[in-house]
Amino acid sequence: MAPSLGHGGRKKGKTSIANHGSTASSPSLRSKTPVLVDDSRPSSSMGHPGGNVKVVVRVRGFLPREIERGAECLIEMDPETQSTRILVPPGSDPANSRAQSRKVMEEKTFTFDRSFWSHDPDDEHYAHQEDVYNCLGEEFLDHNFEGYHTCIFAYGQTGSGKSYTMMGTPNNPGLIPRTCEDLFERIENCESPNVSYNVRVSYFEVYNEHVRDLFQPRTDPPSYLKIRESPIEGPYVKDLTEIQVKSYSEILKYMRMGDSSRTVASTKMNDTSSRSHAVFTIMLKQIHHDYRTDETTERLARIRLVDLAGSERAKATEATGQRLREGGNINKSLTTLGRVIAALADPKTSKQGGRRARDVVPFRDSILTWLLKDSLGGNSKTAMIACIAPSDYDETLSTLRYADQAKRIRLQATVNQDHVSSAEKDAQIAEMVETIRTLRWTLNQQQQFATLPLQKVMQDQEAQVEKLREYTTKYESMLQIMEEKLAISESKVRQLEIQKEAMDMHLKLVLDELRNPIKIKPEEEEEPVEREATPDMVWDEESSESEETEEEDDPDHLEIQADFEALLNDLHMHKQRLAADHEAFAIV
Ligand SMILES: Nc1ncnc2c1ncn2[C@@H]1O[C@H](COP(=O)(O)OP(=O)(O)OP(=O)(O)O)[C@@H](O)[C@H]1O
Repeated sequence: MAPSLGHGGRKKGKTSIANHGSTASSPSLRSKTPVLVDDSRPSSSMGHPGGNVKVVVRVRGFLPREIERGAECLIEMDPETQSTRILVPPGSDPANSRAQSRKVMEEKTFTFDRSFWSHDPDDEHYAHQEDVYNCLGEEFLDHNFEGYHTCIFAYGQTGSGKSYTMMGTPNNPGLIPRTCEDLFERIENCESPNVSYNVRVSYFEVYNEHVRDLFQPRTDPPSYLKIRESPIEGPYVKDLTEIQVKSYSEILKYMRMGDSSRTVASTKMNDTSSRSHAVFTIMLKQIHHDYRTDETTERLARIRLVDLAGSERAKATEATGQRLREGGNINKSLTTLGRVIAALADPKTSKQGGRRARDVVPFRDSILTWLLKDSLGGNSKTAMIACIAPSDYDETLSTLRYADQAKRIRLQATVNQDHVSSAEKDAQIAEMVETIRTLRWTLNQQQQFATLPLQKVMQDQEAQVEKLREYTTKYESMLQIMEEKLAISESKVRQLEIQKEAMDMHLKLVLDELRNPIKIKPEEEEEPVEREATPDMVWDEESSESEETEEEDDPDHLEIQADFEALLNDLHMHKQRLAADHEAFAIV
């Protein structure tokens, strides 16, 4: 018999969903120094030694409509074993009538990396937003600073708490804003003078199998983006807006802006139901510059935070018309996601390895799975948050099975790190300047053909728009590289300033030492002997008066002085370069 579980189960829907302060029931996993993760060890996916995807489950509290219908909580979680059990619904619950009509209905227990009990705020094990972040978000941000790509996606039926977990509310921020805050806190607290950071952010949604940029205003007709594939990056969204952000408040502003642009509608199951899959991406670049070799090491991490649309039963949502069509598309992409997860979790697929194995995974069958290809089956550390409602047997069981399967997926994450010399960066810029010059020339040429037949003009216009896009993209890429060069210059100045300070300190100590030499007391006080002044002693006395002349002749001092002057010259030169860069790139 299964052990009795710690909390939950068969509780009538009488709890209010008031929010309490954090009980910190889940201790912070964050290490103070970056941890190197042992990749050979599966990430505690108990019972599935092959997988390393982290899978957690979170159950929410009752919503007013569930309290009204007197729903019972069918979920139990054990804080010791992190297992989640689903119970058979009572005969009286109309919402579970479909489940009851089935022949076999039984209790099931699943074990995950973590089971978050967010059902009853009065319970000592209640998992607040902060606890979810501490258990998952922090660890994943550690991986990002180590140079790994990561992806955290929330999955679950409509109204199960995905958006609440990922985005949260202004008073109870979720995983995305907490990740952003922690990210900038870590950057601001970085004391190393030779590291610079570049943070860029993008946000898109997949709605009815189309990709829409959430940083661009809505248009009528809507403007959708195309998907392309590059041999290095894999599938990506072409012309997606990427914005450089320098602070938490700035990223928060863009996050809110994108969020308000998301396709949301009211359904019977959720007043503000997300009708699209939303992908919030942060690109974190760490640039480490070695002043002595003038070599730059770049670490790039992609932080993907995905709030999927909820799976839904048309009957339960009572959807018709557009909502029904949306629901159909949502379910189609989630079914494909399920097939992708099943194929990846299949030991036969993973054992075959190599190209043939990847070919059988149906990534291309939906836009969502195609875009998440790398996060689901490639170079990424990935976590799934399975969100469940407390009283829907069928949907919850299906979510738990989905999550259970995801535990078996094995990903191969690698550190994304590159060494670039200063000369290579200059060569990149020179190449881009050339491309931009050619593009500008082509654009000028096209403008001169206004007298051609209409069809040709139309074709030319399309080509021109395409070229203009390419031109803008290239220009933006060049500015990005230049900004990185500027950051490296700033890092050089910082490093030189620190060296100068150390030199100053050293010089001061040398001077103090010369002015006040430490007198060593003889062991036994000898009788003072009256001696005649020897030429040496006369020289000694004189030397204290002409200390400065002597110091200047000391070879050590001369060396320090020379080093110091060279450093000052370098510092002056870099400051001048920096000022010139500021002017050239119009940076204020
Ligand atoms: N842990 C929680 N604590 C308090 N309220 C919650 C919690 N989880 C969800 N809720 C509430 O439940 C409702 C539904 O949650 P949410 O909108 O996040 O669901 P969803 O899974 O994103 O739904 P959809 O797929 O339809 O977009 C919201 O009113 C939300 O505030």
